[in-house]
Amino acid sequence: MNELFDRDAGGDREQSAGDQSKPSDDQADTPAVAIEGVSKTFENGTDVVTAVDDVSFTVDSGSVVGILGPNGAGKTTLIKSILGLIYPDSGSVRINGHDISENPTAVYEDIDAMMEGARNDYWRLTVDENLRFFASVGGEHPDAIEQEHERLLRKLDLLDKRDEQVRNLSRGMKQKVALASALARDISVVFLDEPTLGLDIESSLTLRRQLRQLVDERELTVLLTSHDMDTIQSICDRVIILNDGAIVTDDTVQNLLDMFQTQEYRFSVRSLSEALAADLRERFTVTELTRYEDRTRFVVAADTSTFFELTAYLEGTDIQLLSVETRNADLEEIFMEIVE
Ligand SMILES: Nc1ncnc2c1ncn2[C@@H]1O[C@H](COP(=O)(O)OP(=O)(O)OP(=O)(O)O)[C@@H](O)[C@H]1O
Repeated sequence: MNELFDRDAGGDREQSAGDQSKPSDDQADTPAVAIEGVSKTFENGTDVVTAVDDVSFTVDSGSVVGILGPNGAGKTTLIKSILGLIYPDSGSVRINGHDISENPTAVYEDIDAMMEGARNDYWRLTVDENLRFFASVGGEHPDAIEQEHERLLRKLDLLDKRDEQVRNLSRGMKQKVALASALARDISVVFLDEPTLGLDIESSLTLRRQLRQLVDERELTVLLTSHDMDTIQSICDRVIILNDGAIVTDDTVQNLLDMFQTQEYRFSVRSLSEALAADLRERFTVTELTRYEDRTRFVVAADTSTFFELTAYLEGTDIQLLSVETRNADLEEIFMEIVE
């Protein structure tokens, strides 16, 4: 049940006469987002760049999907196509069953976006005024959803800032106001572009936690891009990885973590000379090695027998073993492995 916005209570969303694409009530399993064969090329002088190449996927209502990819992979072009900001050369985009090219009005009722780098809010307006403004632009009467705004601001710890001009707030707070503005009306799909960019660790953790709570409570469907894999890993249910305009991976975060599980061991030792470090690298798969004064930490990928071989090797030297921990691959490493 959507706690912040009770969609059933509004009842003022009527199907437009020309809307042939709207699902009937019994089609409750219509995906929130359905992308079918979307392609887009750009002409750069004499070059033709295929930014998005026959991309298809669906997103179930209430799930959070991270769209990842290296620079130039086609993320922005794909997202702009989903938001109706550019027309793809071919393929279709449907939001809650509405085709964006056939019925953009119905789509815009359901979707909003928080864009990175763009000024999402009016900095001279207060937090409250921004929420009211964005709700009105989306066709809602701000007085009618005053309580929802209050709840939203409370969830984001912004209630005591509601009468502050946005320009006077910290970066983390501005980011939250941008999020609140995107969620200031009763939408069901939201696109968030780099929602935690530029935040310090604590603000980023807080925003991630609050965002995930809001998503769950409002049953929002979220498409999200971020270069911060911790954000992706902690918020997303699923990731779609693009490379050269095409999907190279589409799976749940958990499956990816399980699938790429390599056993790695993090050793912390004392008295590892340069010569022994070189020898170690020669004999074993050392993936990281960092030194701090007399202490060295290194990570080795190894199966059980190699692990015992390594500990026997260390025992035969002057190296003092301080600790060994097992270490699991995180999403960042998995992402690098996939796109490389
Ligand atoms: N308006 C445009 N005109 C010409 N080429 C474009 C245009 N927009 C994007 N491209 C090209 O399409 C490809 C995909 O670009 P896009 O911006 O979608 O990638 P991205 O994954 O968002 O990259 P980044 O992470 O760097 O933002 C790139 O090769 C880019 O140069």
